[in-house]
Amino acid sequence: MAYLELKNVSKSYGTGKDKVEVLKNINLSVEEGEFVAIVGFTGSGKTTLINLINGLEFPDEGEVLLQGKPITGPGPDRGVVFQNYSLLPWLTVAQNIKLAIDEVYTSSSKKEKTALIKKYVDMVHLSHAIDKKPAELSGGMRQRVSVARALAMNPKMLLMDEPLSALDALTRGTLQEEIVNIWGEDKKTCLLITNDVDEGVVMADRIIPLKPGPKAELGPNFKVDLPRPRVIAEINKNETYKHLRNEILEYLIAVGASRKSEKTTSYELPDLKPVMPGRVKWGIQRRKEKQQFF
Ligand SMILES: Nc1ncnc2c1ncn2[C@@H]1O[C@H](COP(=O)(O)OP(=O)(O)OP(=O)(O)O)[C@@H](O)[C@H]1O
Repeated sequence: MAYLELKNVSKSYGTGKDKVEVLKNINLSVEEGEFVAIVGFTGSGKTTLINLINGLEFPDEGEVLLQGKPITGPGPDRGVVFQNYSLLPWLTVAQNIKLAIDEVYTSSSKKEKTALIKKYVDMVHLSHAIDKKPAELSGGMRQRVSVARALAMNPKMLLMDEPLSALDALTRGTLQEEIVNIWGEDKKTCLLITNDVDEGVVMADRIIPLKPGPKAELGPNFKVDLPRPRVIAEINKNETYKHLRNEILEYLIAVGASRKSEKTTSYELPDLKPVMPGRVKWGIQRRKEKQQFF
């Protein structure tokens, strides 16, 4: 049985003429311990997909199953790392992480909780900043706290919604490596949402493109057959890597272009009524009226 399964999932927002059909017929299966990356276009529904798995949203059609059971809401079995860190600004690094620990380790002593905080702060190399508040940290450091907080709940699955997109290339590379190391050591199941093909190739076992919306669907699976650890500086010269990233990029460009051409060629026609023979006269008459008027 797959660890996570989405079966024919469709999701829309709004009703009537304001209805936006975001996802259509999504089928996804993630095995336990697997690292899957969903690569998609801006606004295609990536966050919606993560929210369906996190239990913040529910499908209109289809099912989202975790270990065979429908997801009924958020739970400590799924840790989420958001794009915008979402830390509480008035709390220190340790206190932000403690919130997650309090949630899960309800019967642990104060001493045990302090040890857990230290463990996760060390894991993301932030021991020197443990008593600092978010405003005193750089973007990369804040994102590290966010990763530590998600890990502190000891979730079986880590859901990451473009966690590194706001960071500079260097910090991004370091954090990519750290997340992959943690995934390797802790044997979590990981789902990464990204708009960066290279990030997906460096981190994941499998990449699945999300086609542009509305009614976005998942594309084919691209298996990443590259040995780990994957060091960016070395991998750049690897022929398999170059071939794979180009294949995915070409696929994304092709689906992007075909969606664009669909948009430009499909005109929404006004609600025209057929012209009956008698009404032609009305047209002529009206032109005359106009001439007289101007
Ligand atoms: N709660 C909501 N109510 C109405 N529409 C929504 C809601 N959430 C998302 N949408 C719409 O659904 C579509 C997909 O949004 P979503 O945030 O899932 O995409 P995304 O791929 O994560 O976007 P981005 O790349 O910009 O982060 C967008 O058109 C968005 O405006």
